[in-house]
Amino acid sequence: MSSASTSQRIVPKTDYIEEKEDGEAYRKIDAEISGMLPNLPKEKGWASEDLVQYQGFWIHPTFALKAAVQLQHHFNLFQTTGSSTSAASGSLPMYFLATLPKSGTTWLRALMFATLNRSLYDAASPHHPLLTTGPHDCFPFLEMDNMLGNHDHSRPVTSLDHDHHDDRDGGDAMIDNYVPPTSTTQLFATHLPYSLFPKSVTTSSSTYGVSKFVYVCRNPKDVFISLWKFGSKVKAVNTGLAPFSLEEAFELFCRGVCPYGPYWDHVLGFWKASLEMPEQVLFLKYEDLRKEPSANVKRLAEFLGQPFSKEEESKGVVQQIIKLCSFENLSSLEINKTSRTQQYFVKANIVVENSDFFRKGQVGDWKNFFTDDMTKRMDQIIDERFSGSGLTFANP
Ligand SMILES: Nc1ncnc2c1ncn2[C@@H]1O[C@H](COP(=O)(O)OS(=O)(=O)O)[C@@H](OP(=O)(O)O)[C@H]1O
Repeated sequence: MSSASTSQRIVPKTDYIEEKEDGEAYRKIDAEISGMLPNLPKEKGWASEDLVQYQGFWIHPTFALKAAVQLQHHFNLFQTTGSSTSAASGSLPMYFLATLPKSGTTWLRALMFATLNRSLYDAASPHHPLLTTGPHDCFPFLEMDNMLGNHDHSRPVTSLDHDHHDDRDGGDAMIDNYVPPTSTTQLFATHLPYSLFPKSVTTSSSTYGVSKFVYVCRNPKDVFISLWKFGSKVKAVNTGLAPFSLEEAFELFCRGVCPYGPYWDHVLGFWKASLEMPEQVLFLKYEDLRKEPSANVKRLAEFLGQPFSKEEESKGVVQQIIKLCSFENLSSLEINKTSRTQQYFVKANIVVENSDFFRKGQVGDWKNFFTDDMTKRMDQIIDERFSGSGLTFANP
């Protein structure tokens, strides 16, 4: 795949609605959004031109707002029959990987895909799909794929110029892109906050089966630096606008203005839900995964209903998955070093290289950027926002 020049100005596509089968319903959502947009508070974006505030959260005015409205008021547009190739299945439970951007999405995409598909793809196999597919192409991104009509499971991965092998039958079968993790679940990644999900998704009595959320939380200082670094590059490439200075970005972050922020409201929404419904919301921390990957990957597998058997553990399957999905391994793969394959961004004409999802992958990189004043201010915010919640951040 070719990479776009960094000086190129890219204009995101806005004609998503026309691409859907149910044009009328989607035009209705479009009209709804056009009506509400002028009244929504607006701020400068980190990776895009603007962010708008919708129900307390700062989101992208095009795709994230559409997804939120669609999810809340037109949930039937997400549903299809079990055999359909569209967004979600009416009868199958939905599993969501939920994160604030820069909290470990890429890592967990890989871990969830490898864990849920381990009976199909041996994590130690030289043909494992993750060796030739970027983690962001393993399963759909709720906000953008739904808008873009990307759920064509019949489209083989060859369209991205790389092959996959199904280890079950000798290694020749191509797998479809965006493979559902099993035939009994639908898997989506999302950055939308918990409060924007309707009860029909979050309650276990839903006719669509039990939805589960895996949430990954990362300490706010590292999220901030990671976001600032990523946003600076992506904003310049896609809008031609100057990126934020560190100071400007910090002010916005502290005011809660960042993609899908405020940080604390996003984190606390999922934290509280995980305390109330631990069987439906698994709350993981990036730092814990770094420190104790094995224990946390086992928790993940158990939560997803596919615990590792004693035999698997003794064969080292957990360790194989951890190694496959490690920063060191994924970031060194050709597909993640030189390609731009996230289908949702490619289709929307937004330039993000696969390598942009891999920077340092460390805990505590913030120390290389924060002044003493910044540390003090962020610590104070953490104290104010999280005291009494029971959620703590290791001081990395
Ligand atoms: N496999 C693996 N293991 C550990 N850490 C990893 C991994 N893959 C990506 N990263 C680091 O995660 C940061 C990117 O965050 P996200 O993946 O959430 O970004 S995004 O929301 O999908 O845009 C970004 O963190 P920083 O390095 O601090 O910027 C990535 O380097």
